[in-house]
Amino acid sequence: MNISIIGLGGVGGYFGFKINQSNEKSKKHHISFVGRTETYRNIKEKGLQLLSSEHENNVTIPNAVYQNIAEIKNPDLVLICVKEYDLENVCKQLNEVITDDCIILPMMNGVDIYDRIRKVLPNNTILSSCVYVASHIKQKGVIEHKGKAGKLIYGRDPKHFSKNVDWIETMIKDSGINYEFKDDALADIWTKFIFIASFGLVTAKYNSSMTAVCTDKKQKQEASEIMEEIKLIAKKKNITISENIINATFEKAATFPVGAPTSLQLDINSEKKNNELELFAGAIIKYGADFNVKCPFTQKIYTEIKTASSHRS
Ligand SMILES: NC(=O)C1=CN([C@@H]2O[C@H](COP(=O)(O)OP(=O)(O)OC[C@H]3O[C@@H](n4cnc5c(N)ncnc54)[C@H](OP(=O)(O)O)[C@@H]3O)[C@@H](O)[C@H]2O)C=CC1
Ligand SMILES: CC(C)(CO)C(=O)C(=O)O
Repeated sequence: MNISIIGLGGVGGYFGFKINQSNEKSKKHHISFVGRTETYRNIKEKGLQLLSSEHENNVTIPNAVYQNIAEIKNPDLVLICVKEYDLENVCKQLNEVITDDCIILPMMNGVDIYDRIRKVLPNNTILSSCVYVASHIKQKGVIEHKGKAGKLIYGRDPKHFSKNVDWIETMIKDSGINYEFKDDALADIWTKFIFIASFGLVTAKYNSSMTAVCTDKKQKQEASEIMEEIKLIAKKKNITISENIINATFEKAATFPVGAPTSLQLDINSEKKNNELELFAGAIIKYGADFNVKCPFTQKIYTEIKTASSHRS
């Protein structure tokens, strides 16, 4: 099969590394990486590097490295591993090179990813997912992973429920990725959203860490208030979320390495041009308005982060 991985950052670099390194041995598939500018140049020259205690050999070389999505040929599967602000651009470019048979597996945070891809790619099978992994770009083409093994939870597309995706599960399993495949992954995606939206926003506001949100009384309170608001929205959308979700989320966060950051915090506090504030706070506020759920705590932190960012720039 032809598999393309678009975006070799924290997530694409971690999961893409595993898929490609196992395929280097089995040679079952043709795998291409699509990276921009410096990422493209570095991977083309030296391969993709993953600094992780999980791999002794920390370099992997794909069958092809492309600089542009337009260069991908007849893909059977595309992994989209970009930040949300690049999603529509990627999908529009993909629309030019894929057929309706191509399967899309987005590996991103957020609860509106399926709908956003669906708008641009009306006929493709989209396997919604969520991922847990502490991995970030150290240098372009070099990814650093810390803590426990990353995890992927993905599910069938309700619009193409019977599509044969067995070969994708075999590929993921063969890669040694910790994964779960479900008929419906929606509740898992919302569970992850409750975690990352609350922890992302609070760590971004205080430039703190997941550990600080678990231990500092004020930060813990703010994260809990955001989680309560998302819980109410999930209920209105008939998503089955565990009643114990807030405690369970703090327990999950405590399993990350001491001092671990969130991707939103890193992006906001390094003053990157773009960040995923809209994916988290923007989406909660929008769903709140749509479903008549008041979200004053999310609104407050959204304004605080925006104001602080505008003062910095
Ligand atoms: N990192 C983490 O620990 C986790 C992140 N997530 C989520 O996963 C998603 C991906 O995050 P993450 O991997 O951290 O993001 P990164 O910013 O680390 O990586 C995204 C990569 O995509 C590249 N990219 C964007 N557009 C294109 C394009 N058109 N062609 C080729 N490459 C492109 C970017 O290139 P360039 O470098 O040139 O900008 C960048 O290297 C996000 O939604 C995030 O919230 C989920 C769990 C954990
Ligand atoms: C908190 C974490 C690392 C969990 O996977 C994450 O999703 C992010 O930083 O975006």
